Amino acid sequence: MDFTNVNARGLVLLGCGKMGSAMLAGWLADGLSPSAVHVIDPAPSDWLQSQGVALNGPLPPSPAIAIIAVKPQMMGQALPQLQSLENTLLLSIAAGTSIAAFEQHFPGAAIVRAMPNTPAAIGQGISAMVGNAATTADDLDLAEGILRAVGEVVRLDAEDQIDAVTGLSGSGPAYVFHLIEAMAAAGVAQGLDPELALKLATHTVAGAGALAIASDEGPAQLRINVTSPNGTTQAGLEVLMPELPELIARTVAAATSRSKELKG
Ligand SMILES: NC(=O)C1=CN([C@@H]2O[C@H](COP(=O)(O)OP(=O)(O)OC[C@H]3O[C@@H](n4cnc5c(N)ncnc54)[C@H](O)[C@@H]3O)[C@@H](O)[C@H]2O)C=CC1
Ligand SMILES: O=C(O)[C@@H]1CCC=N1
Repeated sequence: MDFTNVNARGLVLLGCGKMGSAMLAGWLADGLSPSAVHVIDPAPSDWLQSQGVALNGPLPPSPAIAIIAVKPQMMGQALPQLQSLENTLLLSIAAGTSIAAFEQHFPGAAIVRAMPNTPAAIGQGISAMVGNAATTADDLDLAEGILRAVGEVVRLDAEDQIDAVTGLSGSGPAYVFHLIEAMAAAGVAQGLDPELALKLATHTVAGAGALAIASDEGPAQLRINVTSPNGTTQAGLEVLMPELPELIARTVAAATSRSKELKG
């Protein structure tokens, strides 16, 4: 991302917890100048305090972009702190809070709603984004550039898709971490030492994910490629495949409906 304009005008980050700091780390590594960053957070972490960014100070009048990364439940308290901004693109990564809710607080403002995920901390996130009617092509490009600095970006046609995105890829890293935990425990149950089992499980998930991205073949074919007729994988999949799709469908559905409930 070319941060020249953002470095000149400034970037505001409202809320710098797990997700805000994951993204800030990515932007700083990608060329965002610490002196351009203004963070508002009542409980700044030690990491944040060591980054050389402005903390809880006065905001510039017209920063290029303000990223909203507080919990949806804190929104009512947090948003008034951005009221002085003019001509600033607002980019929210909060689950639940709708574009209409932001428009009530900031009438006429250009607003982009996005849903990233925590692998953004190592530049391997994926974010989905959608803008309101006031966003220009330049605004959308700026939001996409900011999100692309921490991973892949997809643009959505409509805001109502974001609940399903939240249930799939926003929350999804937690499902995969739990899969790693479960695979490691299963390896231990089969006699492996815990440290070795965790290493095997983690690298298997990471390697399979990387292969799925790099390969021209889809996941079904990649699965078939592992499965020798009447071999070990077939024996394992005969247990897994009747159960997993339904379980994952219920998991994503529960997270999607929670995202809808958080709407405000
Ligand atoms: N953690 C995740 O995997 C993802 C989180 N999100 C969204 O990102 C947002 C933040 O989530 P996390 O970083 O996980 O939460 P978090 O609790 O780690 O961070 C929230 C931060 O907001 C700060 N804060 C609280 N009140 C504030 C106020 N009045 N003004 C400014 N800052 C305030 C807190 O001190 C904290 O540092 C949420 O809306 C969540 O839906 C989106 C995608 C993934
Ligand atoms: O659990 C949550 O509500 C947030 C949104 C997506 C990931 N974490």
